[in-house]
Amino acid sequence: MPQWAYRRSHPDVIILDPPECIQHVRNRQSMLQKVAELDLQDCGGKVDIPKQIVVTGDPTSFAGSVAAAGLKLPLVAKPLVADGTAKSHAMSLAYNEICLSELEPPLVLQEFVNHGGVLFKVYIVGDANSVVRRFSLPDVDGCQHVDCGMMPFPRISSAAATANETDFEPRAAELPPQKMLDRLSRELRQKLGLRLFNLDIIREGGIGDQYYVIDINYFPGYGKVPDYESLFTKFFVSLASSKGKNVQNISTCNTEAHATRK
Ligand SMILES: Nc1ncnc2c1ncn2[C@@H]1O[C@H](COP(=O)(O)OP(=O)(O)OP(=O)(O)O)[C@@H](O)[C@H]1O
Ligand SMILES: [Mg+2]
Repeated sequence: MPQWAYRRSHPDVIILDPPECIQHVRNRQSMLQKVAELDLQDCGGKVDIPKQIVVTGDPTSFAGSVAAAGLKLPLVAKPLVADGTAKSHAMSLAYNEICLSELEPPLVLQEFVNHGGVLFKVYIVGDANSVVRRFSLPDVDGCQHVDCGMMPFPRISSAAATANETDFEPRAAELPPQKMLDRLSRELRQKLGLRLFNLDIIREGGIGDQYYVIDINYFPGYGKVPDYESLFTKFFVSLASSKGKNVQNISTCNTEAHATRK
């Protein structure tokens, strides 16, 4: 059933995020386009995306495409489609041009940005956001690894989800400015037309004010966010209010139902 028809026949149902907007972040090229269009000023940090190209077709032509686009090695090779399957998370680091012909397209080839081995995951729930740190890939020295060719790497951010906070290098672990995260979250929420998503952000060199968004995921695992219960409670209450329902009545009803059950 088309969305307009569903909306018309179910006027009381709140559609949290439209399917076509979700579709937009399942492609690693289109997901970052709106970030590249942003111009955040006076918020304590600059936000961009790493330089990247999409490659399809004959892998022997990839080295030429990389040179033509002026991309610097090493490159992170990411499957173009990010649909939650294991295959869509199979990533590699390419240290030289020759190994690019081993890759299986369609892919995004993205410049690797040294970032002090710390990744920030910003979870967005409606108007609110919450940030957590994760271990990430360590910095690389281009010349040192040039003979390595292609290096597949595991899903490091989830593998390191349980890492001890004290293991982070203190300077690289310093959280991005909250003002920047608020502005970024607000603008992307509007531009993407989504309310429930997260951003993976890295800080160039681990210090300073240049940040890169490297990934956007729809409806991520919110269980890893320390205060997710309160974030979601506020979100649901705001949805109910904006739908014109009387939140006071809902909570009174629930209390009464609860009391009756007792
Ligand atoms: N351009 C980059 N520069 C430096 N490191 C990167 C870059 N892109 C990705 N990484 C590293 O690779 C990891 C996986 O990349 P990305 O988040 O794009 O893929 P993913 O499969 O969607 O991962 P996840 O599901 O864990 O979020 C990142 O968490 C980060 O450690
Ligand atoms: Mg990611």
